[in-house]
Amino acid sequence: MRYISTRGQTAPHSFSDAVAVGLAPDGGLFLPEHLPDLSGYLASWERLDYAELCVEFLAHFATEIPRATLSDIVRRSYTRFESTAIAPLVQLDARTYVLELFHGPTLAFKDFALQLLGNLYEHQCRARQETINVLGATSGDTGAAAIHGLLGKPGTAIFILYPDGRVSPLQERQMTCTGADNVFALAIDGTFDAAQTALKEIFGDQDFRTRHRLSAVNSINLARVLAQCVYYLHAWLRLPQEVRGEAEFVVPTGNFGNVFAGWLLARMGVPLAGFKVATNQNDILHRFFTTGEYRVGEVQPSLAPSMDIQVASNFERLLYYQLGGDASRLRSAMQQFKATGACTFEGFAGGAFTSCRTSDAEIPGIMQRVHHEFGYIVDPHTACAFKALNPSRVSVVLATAHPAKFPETIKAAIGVAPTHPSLEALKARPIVKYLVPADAAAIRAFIEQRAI
Ligand SMILES: Cc1ncc(COP(=O)(O)O)c(C=O)c1O
Ligand SMILES: N[C@@H](CCOP(=O)(O)O)C(=O)O
Repeated sequence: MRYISTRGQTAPHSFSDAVAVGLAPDGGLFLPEHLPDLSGYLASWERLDYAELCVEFLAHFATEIPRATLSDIVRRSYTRFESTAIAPLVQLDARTYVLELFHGPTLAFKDFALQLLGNLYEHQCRARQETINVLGATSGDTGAAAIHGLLGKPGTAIFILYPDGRVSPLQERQMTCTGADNVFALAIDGTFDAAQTALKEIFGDQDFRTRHRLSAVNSINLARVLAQCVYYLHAWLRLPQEVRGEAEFVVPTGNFGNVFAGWLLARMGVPLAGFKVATNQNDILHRFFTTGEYRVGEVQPSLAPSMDIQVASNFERLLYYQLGGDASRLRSAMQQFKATGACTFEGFAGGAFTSCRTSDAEIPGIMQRVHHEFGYIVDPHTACAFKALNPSRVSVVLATAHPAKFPETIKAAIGVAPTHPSLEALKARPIVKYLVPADAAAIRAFIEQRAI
């Protein structure tokens, strides 16, 4: 399998090369040259455990990695999850399921892909006898998960940009209290969008990225999206047969990587019936799915800070498919968006997607309702997905973070502050962070000095 860029100006890459660079050299995002049809495999995958299923799925994409090696990489990636089910599907009532994606080492859904990506990087460093410098931007969870995916891996250094003061205190501690000397948490004076823009500018400097063997760890890296497809597949296979055809996956959304993974899987012949894009008050995607206009606004800090995002990276991948794979139309649309901050796509909205928006004023009430109705505690991001479940169909709500990551918000809503031992342990450790302006040149200079 080869990988092409959404912008059409990069030669096709192998899986390993696409993973190694992350962002395509032409500024686009990698996608498989063609999507496999998985419909014929589903019956034989019914009884596989999570890691087995992941190997079967990824074998369609990581075609140049020997099967035994892939299997070893995948198995090791899911050994640090607290639940033996890895991604338990919890039934709350006849029409409501929760797919719990927060049992990994950093208690957020990002662990599913970033434990795997850490092991893929390690495999590549060893196979190519090279070091790698990993760069990512985070609104809280990706950074922690990426750092913990790479912790202790020789030949790697990791640089994570995060908006200072706009992630939860415990998320910050997960990134800054590791004590590892190959981890650099850069607190920037700006929003997540500013960090992501600076990151893309740095990746646009071909000389710099090649010289430092820089790899992108955000969901702009296709390996992230492919690894996230697996939990949709796993959940769909665990739903009762009679509801599989109607279940809507309800997904708290920011950078559009999570819900895009589900949608991509559906294009591979897995009959997922629909997706609800659940935003917080930073609602560019909700506005798009209801009006067809994709227009950037001011980021408003919210109670669900990891979704405080306006420009959603993976929207470009969706657009590529919606434009029939026409890279030149995609380039024009992206140029227009960059120049004007808006683009309209008549007739695109809808399809498999519905959407909802949840304001900060609504989040505590939703947490109270879910706690009262089901005795279930949700974090503020997952709360956005519980806003208005469709009563006429089965919903599978993706729970993207452990409630213990946001104890203050939850305590204020339901009077209980959830805890987790791994987070409690962090409170005694010193914070090591570097204050850097939200400026590509300053970040580049920082990396220049510390890259391995
Ligand atoms: C807890 C949590 N929920 C939801 C999201 C949104 O996921 P995505 O960016 O893949 O849309 C994020 C981060 O983006 C997150 O950290
Ligand atoms: N919410 C994310 C933002 C980055 O998203 P990614 O999936 O593209 O890495 C975070 O927690 O950092």
